[in-house]
Amino acid sequence: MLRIAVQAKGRLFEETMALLEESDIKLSATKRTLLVQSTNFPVEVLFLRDDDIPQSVATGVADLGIVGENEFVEKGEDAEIIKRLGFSKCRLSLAMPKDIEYPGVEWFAGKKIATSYPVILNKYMKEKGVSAEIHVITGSVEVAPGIGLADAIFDIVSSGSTLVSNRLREVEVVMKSEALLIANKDLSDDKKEILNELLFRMDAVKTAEDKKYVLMNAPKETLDAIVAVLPGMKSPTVMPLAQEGWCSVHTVLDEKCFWEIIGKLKALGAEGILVLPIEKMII
Ligand SMILES: Nc1ncnc2c1ncn2[C@@H]1O[C@H](COP(=O)(O)OP(=O)(O)OP(=O)(O)O)[C@@H](O)[C@H]1O
Ligand SMILES: O=P(O)(O)OC[C@H]1O[C@H](OP(=O)(O)OP(=O)(O)O)[C@H](O)[C@@H]1O
Ligand SMILES: [Mg+2]
Repeated sequence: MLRIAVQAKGRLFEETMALLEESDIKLSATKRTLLVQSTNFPVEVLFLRDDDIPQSVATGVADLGIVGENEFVEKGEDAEIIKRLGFSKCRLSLAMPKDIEYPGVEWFAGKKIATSYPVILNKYMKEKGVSAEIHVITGSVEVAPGIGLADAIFDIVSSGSTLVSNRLREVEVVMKSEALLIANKDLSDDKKEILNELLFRMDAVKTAEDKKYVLMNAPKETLDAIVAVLPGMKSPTVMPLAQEGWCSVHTVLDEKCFWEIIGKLKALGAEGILVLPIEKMII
């Protein structure tokens, strides 16, 4: 049995649960229970505050954890990063009142900076050779300058709208962050085997995420040109249609180059293009 520590509620919760569900890990209950067993896979899920996840994994209370990189780095606990999960993407930035001119990082010298990430901020300031007063608060960091609690802040930024609504301006990006899968460094062989199966499933979900299954009707005279436009596949599936001179082409397309390729396919006479999501992809 492998125990995974995940955030009980907050910014990581929904995508963490979606990843487990898409990996076909069914849970008997998820509400108001701290420890929930899977009904179809040898894992149990421990619901914690994200602050406590790095330590629970480092000490072996949990075998795995899903936590923001910012929190993992801040806590400095000894656990292994197994996989970058690509969700809850954000950055840790320094921000200051938007109406004041910003000459460079030396502006922060002697200033009071409110943050929930003192370790990361302290390290950055040392590297820059700037000495500032770090004021630790656990939430609502962005309001600190407006109420005279600090001159500036160091906090999570994603869309930037919280900064804007507090009349702040992002001036230095200190680190980028995303959700991480972390593991205890001393997993038994049995646990490693379960982890490998879990990774196999997660990879199949992740690989499928930015791919689409595309079907189209293609005129036979442009078929070679259509096949040449389709990238990265060994060969698309080509099947004859009942209508003379036409065939059906099935392939997998990367979402990134999707619109560009669809445009070329249409120009080559492809019709009836169907685009379907892919649930899992094993390559
Ligand atoms: N606006 C955002 N956009 C994207 N990711 C975010 C955003 N805010 C936070 N995150 C990421 O999600 C993690 C959890 O954020 P959340 O705000 O839920 O934490 P919290 O309030 O400390 O929760 P907890 O109650 O578990 O301690 C952060 O550490 C960060 O990695
Ligand atoms: O750049 P933005 O898109 O505005 O996101 C940044 C905000 O998101 C997070 O807070 P959250 O909304 O999770 O609330 P919290 O302070 O209660 O954690 C974070 O602490 C920032 O305040
Ligand atoms: Mg927290």
